[in-house]
Amino acid sequence: MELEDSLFPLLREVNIGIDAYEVFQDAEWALLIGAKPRGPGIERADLLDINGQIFAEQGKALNAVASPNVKVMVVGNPCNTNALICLKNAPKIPAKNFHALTRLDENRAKCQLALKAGVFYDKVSNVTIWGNHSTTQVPDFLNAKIDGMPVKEVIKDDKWLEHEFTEKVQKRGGALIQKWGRSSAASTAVSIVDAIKSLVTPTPEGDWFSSGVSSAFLIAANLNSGNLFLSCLGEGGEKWLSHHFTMYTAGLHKWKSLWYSRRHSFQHAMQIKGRW
Ligand SMILES: NC(=O)C1=CN([C@@H]2O[C@H](COP(=O)(O)OP(=O)(O)OC[C@H]3O[C@@H](n4cnc5c(N)ncnc54)[C@H](O)[C@@H]3O)[C@@H](O)[C@H]2O)C=CC1
Ligand SMILES: O=C([O-])CC(=O)C(=O)O
Repeated sequence: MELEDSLFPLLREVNIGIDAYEVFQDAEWALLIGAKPRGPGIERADLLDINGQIFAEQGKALNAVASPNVKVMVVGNPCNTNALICLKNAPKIPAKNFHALTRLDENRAKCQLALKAGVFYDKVSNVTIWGNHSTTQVPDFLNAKIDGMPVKEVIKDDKWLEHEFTEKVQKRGGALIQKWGRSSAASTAVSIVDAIKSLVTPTPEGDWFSSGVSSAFLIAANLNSGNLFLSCLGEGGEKWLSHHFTMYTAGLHKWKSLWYSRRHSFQHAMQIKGRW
C-alpha cells in the first residue's frame, strides 16, 4: 500500500509472492534484500549459514526465469559473499551484472567527511570503499575530494582520518544496531536507489562511485609499489574506468591481505563510470 501511495514514477504494478520462480519472471532488475539481519554483537559473516542458502536459491531462480541481462543488487548480508553465491548459481547471467551494496558505506564516509569539514555532503566526491561490506573495509579518504580538493588538504587531521573516520565508517552499521536494536533501513533504502542511479546514469565528470563487483574484473594489480592499478573489463555498452590509486599505508596493507587471502570471493569495491 505504501509503495502505491508513494506515486513512484516508474512503479506500474506490485506483485507479492513467495515463489522466486514466479516473482523473478522476466525481471530486468533484482534487488535481493530478503534475508535475516544481524543483532547486537554479531558480525555480518555470522549470517552466512542462514542466509547463504537464500542466495543460492535466488541465483538459480534468476538464472531460470529472469531476463538474461537482469542486473542484481545483493543487499542481504553478508552481501559480498551472498552476491558471489548468487552469481555462481546463475551461470547464464553475465557476472558483471552482479553487485553487492557498498553504497551505504560510501554515503556514510561522505557524511563523516562533510561533518568534519563543515560542508554540505554534496561537496564530497571521489569516495571509494575498498573491500567487504564489513568491519574490514577501507574507506579511502586519500583519493577522496572535498570541493574538488584532496581531503587531506581540507581536513588536516591525519589521526582523525586514519583512525576515527575509518573506524566510524567500518562500524557504523553495528553502532546503529546497538542504538536501535535493529539494522539501518531508511539510509539503506536511499543507498540502494543511489547505487542504481549511479549505474544507469552518466557519472559526473571526474567523479566515481563504489560498488562491490566480482574480483574476476580485476585484471591487474601492482600492490608492492604503493600504487594499485585496477582495471575492469568493459563489455557491451558499459564503460569501466581504470584508475591509479595511491593507497595510504594502512589501507594498502588491508587491501593487500584481502586481495591475497580472498581473491576469489566477491568483495572488491571499485569505481565504475558511465552507463550500464
Ligand atoms: N548491504 C547493506 O548495506 C545492508 C544490508 N542489510 C541486510 O539486509 C537484510 C534485510 O535486513 P532488514 O530488512 O533489516 O531485515 P528484516 O528482518 O526487517 O526483513 C527481512 C525480510 O526478509 C524476508 N525473508 C526471510 N527469508 C526470506 C527468503 N528466503 N526469501 C525472501 N525473503 C525472505 C523476511 O520475511 C523479512 O520480510 C539483512 O541481511 C541485513 O543484514 C541491511 C542494511 C544494509
Ligand atoms: O550492520 C548491519 O548488519 C546492516 C548493515 O549492513 C549496515 O547497516 O551496514
